[in-house]
Amino acid sequence: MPRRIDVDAYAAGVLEGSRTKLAQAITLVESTNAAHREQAQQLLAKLLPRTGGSHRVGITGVPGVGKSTFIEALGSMLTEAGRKVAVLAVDPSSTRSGGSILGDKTRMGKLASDPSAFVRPSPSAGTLGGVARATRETILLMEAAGYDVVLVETVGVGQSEVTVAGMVDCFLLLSLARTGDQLQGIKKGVLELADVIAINKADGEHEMEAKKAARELRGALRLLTPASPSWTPPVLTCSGLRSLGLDEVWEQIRQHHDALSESGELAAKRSRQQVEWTWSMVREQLMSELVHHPGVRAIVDEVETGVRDGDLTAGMAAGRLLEAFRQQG
Ligand SMILES: Nc1nc2c(ncn2[C@@H]2O[C@H](COP(=O)(O)OP(=O)(O)OP(=O)(O)O)[C@@H](O)[C@H]2O)c(=O)[nH]1
Repeated sequence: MPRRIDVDAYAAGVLEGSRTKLAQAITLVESTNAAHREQAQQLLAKLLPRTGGSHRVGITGVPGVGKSTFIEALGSMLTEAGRKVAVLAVDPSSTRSGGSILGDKTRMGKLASDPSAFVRPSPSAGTLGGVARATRETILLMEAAGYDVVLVETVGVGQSEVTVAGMVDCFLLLSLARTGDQLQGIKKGVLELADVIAINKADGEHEMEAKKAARELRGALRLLTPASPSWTPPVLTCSGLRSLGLDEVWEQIRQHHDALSESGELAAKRSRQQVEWTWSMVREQLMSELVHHPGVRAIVDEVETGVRDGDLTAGMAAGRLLEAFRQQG
């Protein structure tokens, strides 16, 4: 039986900016236990009027592009300018357990010990849907706790970029100096999600190469239709390691925010995300009920074998499973 939680005390602690209560509240929203889920919803309902006030920024890039270094440098620049910065991660393949925040502490040591920042690793391995739900709810907790910049990092593989793009206001793509044919290496789908693009590691001997790559990428981007009528994604160069160009990257993120706010697109984007989130939770919940339904469990092996052996079409098999689900368990 899970421990009973004092939702009012959690809400008060989060609003006061207590780091301990915030960490406990995040653990609560990450829980998949049914009683915890209900308490988490009560907590979020109480905090809802105090949410929505941050710049929600997604950051992606292939492993090795320098995301940790970049986030640490950008985050520190922002806290020095008086902002409160939260860093979250979406990594459904993560083997980091809830307790091993250490993994990220060492990755972003400076930021993790900054009193104006809060670094939280990805919820430990789970379905992308589950990790996404916890992350969306954590964004709300961070906002209620007064963080006015929320950086959501994705691992840059699989579906996680699309998921993160669906929960932020601005999506930043970090890339490496790639020219000509190598540009093909950037997944077109990811390029289409990006609101701001920065060629990272533009320092030392790589600087000119990065500038050239940025020019080529600008050319390539002209072939894509921008996602917003009021914004054309800029291509910048920066260096997380040497803290070069980070102010310009942030300036573009801010300008994107302003442009979308003024045109009304930001409000529309956030409401659309809310509706999409609602349906994704319905899908998750329905799937979870379906796979645990006793009638479904009783026939699932046989049905799968039937499909594998070619005795059942996929359509017939799906019909059998859904029929079993509709029978009262
Ligand atoms: N020259 C240069 N090297 C950098 C820069 N940023 C990061 N690096 C180096 O690139 C390597 C990867 O950096 P990380 O920040 O750990 O990269 P990451 O993308 O977070 O990597 P994962 O955590 O594995 O996804 C490290 O050896 C860094 O020192 C930069 O701006 N310039």
